This record gives sequence, C-alpha cells and structure tokens, in this order.
Amino acid sequence: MSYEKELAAAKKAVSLAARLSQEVQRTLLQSQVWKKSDRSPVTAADYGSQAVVSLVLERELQPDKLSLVAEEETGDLRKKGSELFLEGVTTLVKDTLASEESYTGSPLSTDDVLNAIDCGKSEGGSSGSHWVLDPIDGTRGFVRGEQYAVGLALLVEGKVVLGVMACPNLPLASAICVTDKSSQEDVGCLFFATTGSGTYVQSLKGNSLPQKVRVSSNENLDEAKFLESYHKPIPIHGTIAKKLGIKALPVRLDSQAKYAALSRGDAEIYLRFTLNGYRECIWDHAAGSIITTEAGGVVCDATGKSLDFSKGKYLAHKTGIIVTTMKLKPWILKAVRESIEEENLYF
Ligand SMILES: Nc1ncnc2c1ncn2[C@@H]1O[C@H](COP(=O)(O)O)[C@@H](OP(=O)(O)O)[C@H]1O
Ligand SMILES: [Mg+2]
Ligand SMILES: [Mg+2]
Ligand SMILES: [Mg+2]
Repeated sequence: MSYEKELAAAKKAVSLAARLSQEVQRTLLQSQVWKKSDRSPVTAADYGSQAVVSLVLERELQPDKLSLVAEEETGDLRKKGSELFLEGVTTLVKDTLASEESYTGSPLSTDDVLNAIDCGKSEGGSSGSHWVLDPIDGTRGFVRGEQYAVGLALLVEGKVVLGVMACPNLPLASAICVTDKSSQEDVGCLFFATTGSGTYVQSLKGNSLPQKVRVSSNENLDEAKFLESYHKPIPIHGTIAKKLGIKALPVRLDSQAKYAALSRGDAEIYLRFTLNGYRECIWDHAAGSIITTEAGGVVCDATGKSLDFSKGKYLAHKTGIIVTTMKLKPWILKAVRESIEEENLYF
C-alpha cells in the first residue's frame, strides 16, 4: 500500500501546525507558558497544533472515526479562568486554517477546538489504524526559541507505516556543521517517510522539491557525532561514548529533530537512556523512528530489539533507546552492554 492520500493529508496538517507554532514562538512571553500536572511546560502552540492536525486530518480524509493518539488534553483549558487563553488558541487555529485557501470561510467555535483536541484520546494498539501525534515535541526548546518538532505518524496493525515531521528551526544544510551564514539562515525542514519508499526532506517554506536522504556512511567512530537530549545529563551516555572512542562532545538538541538530523547524516548516534524508570510515550518516537529507518538507520532498545508501538500510548521496551546506522549498531550495542554491566545498572 502506498499511503499517498494519507501522506498528502499528513504533510498538509503538519505544515499548517508548524505555521501556527512559528507564529506563537515569535511572540511568546514566559507568562504564557503553563505547567501541566507533571510540571512539564505547555503553550498555546501545543494545543493549537493538536487542534489543527486533528481538524485537517478529519477534513482531508473524512474517516468514519478518526483515531488519534496525541499528547495534549483539554482538562486545564476547560477550567474556570482559562477562557481568555482558550479564546486565544481558537483565534490561532482559525487564522491558521484561514491561511489555507481551501479552508477559508469555515466557522470555528471554542467548542470545535476543544473537541478537536479531545479527538486525540485514542489509546492506539495492535489492530486497526491510528494516527500518533506530538503537536509540539521539545516544548522546552520551543520556549527557549530553539529546536522543536511537530511529529505525526500513522500506525497500522501496530507498525509505523508513515511519518511526517516539521522542524521549523532546523537548518536545511546541517544541524551541526554550519559552515556559512547563508546556510544558517535557510531554516525550516519538512521530513517524511512511508514504509518501503525511503525518507525525504523539503523546505518547510514549500519552495523546493523533496530530496531523498540517507544516514551517514561513516564507520570511523573517532569521527562520529553523537546526539542527546538537551535537558538532563545522563551519565551512562558519557561512559558509552568513551568506550566507543568518540572524540567530539555530544550535541544536545531538543525534540525528535535528533532523529531527523541523524536520518540525513548530520550525526551517527543518538542515545536516549532515561532516569527513574521514565516511561516513553509513542508520540515521542513514532515519526522519528520511521524517518530514521527508511533512511537506512536503526532504532532499537538496549538489547537490540526494535521498538514496539503496538502496546498503547507507552512504548514497551528495555530502557535505553539507541538510534544509529546499520554499520555502527554492533559496536554501539557492545559498548552499551559493557557500560550497563560496569555501572551495575539493571533496567
Ligand atoms: N524525565 C524524562 N525523561 C525522558 N523524557 C522525558 C522526561 N520528561 C519528559 N520527557 C519527554 O521528552 C520529550 C522531549 O524530548 P527531548 O528531551 O528529546 O527534547 C518531551 O516531549 P514534549 O516536549 O513533547 O513534552 C517529553 O515527552
Ligand atoms: Mg514530545
Ligand atoms: Mg509535545
Ligand atoms: Mg509535553
């Protein structure tokens, strides 16, 4: 199956959500950053992006029932005192949809926006088709004015078959080796992949044709570049990198932009070990994983097994996510195994 119609709808949804998020990022004030019950940040862009993607998928695909597994919920938006904020989100969604010719003139109420966000309550699973959405991944990076992504994937019978990811602040040239000023200014990437058809990137501005991307062919660990999350140092990453003989310091990036950067060869390794038994959500990895594997990369857990997206909203895996190239996988897994043993870590 080619998933042509689904891909076109997903690209449209993600591009519009990215447009909304860029608008918010330009004018965001610290006072507009809310805290969720787990203390993590959320903004009008997280809610607005989820509403836009939900509404666009609904309008473009007109499914009997849209099944969407998405990060945001409407509990806080429905509380007393949130009315102004909700009005603001509704205006953002309305203006974003109105910027698309085919959607001009459709009325939209705050209830429509709340219902569109609530549409993301599906639990996913191993049967049927489910869309998986992280409306703003890397909200911390978004708030700092740095990297973030809008990640949308389609799960069919428990397998990711399509992924689209917008990285509005990622240079088209490279996330790491920015050589001249013009390549720094040319930012905003849209990555997409469907099963068996490879991974492509195009400018988010829509002014270039899609280019096929491949992971790095570098086998020399001395020169390998390694990515990790921005927000928390994870000691075992350093142990693994030292064992591998990697000379460069890790490059810290927020969001699934790490998967996208690796898919086009900006870096060879992305390690994601977590502290305190944190459970990974599927929306943090679904789009990124297919974008990497379709570009010839590998995404697995600390034991070398592929990630399983079929168990509901959480990933079922042995702690530690490893993203790398086929060629380097055996070396990384060996270093991971030895580091886990040496540090007496039992996951
Ligand atoms: N303690 C933790 N360990 C690992 N991931 C965490 C975490 N707390 C939150 N996250 C997840 O990590 C994501 C960001 O990943 P990264 O660090 O690669 O930028 C967050 O996505 P959101 O920003 O969408 O909430 C959130 O889901
Ligand atoms: Mg996320
Ligand atoms: Mg998010
Ligand atoms: Mg979040």
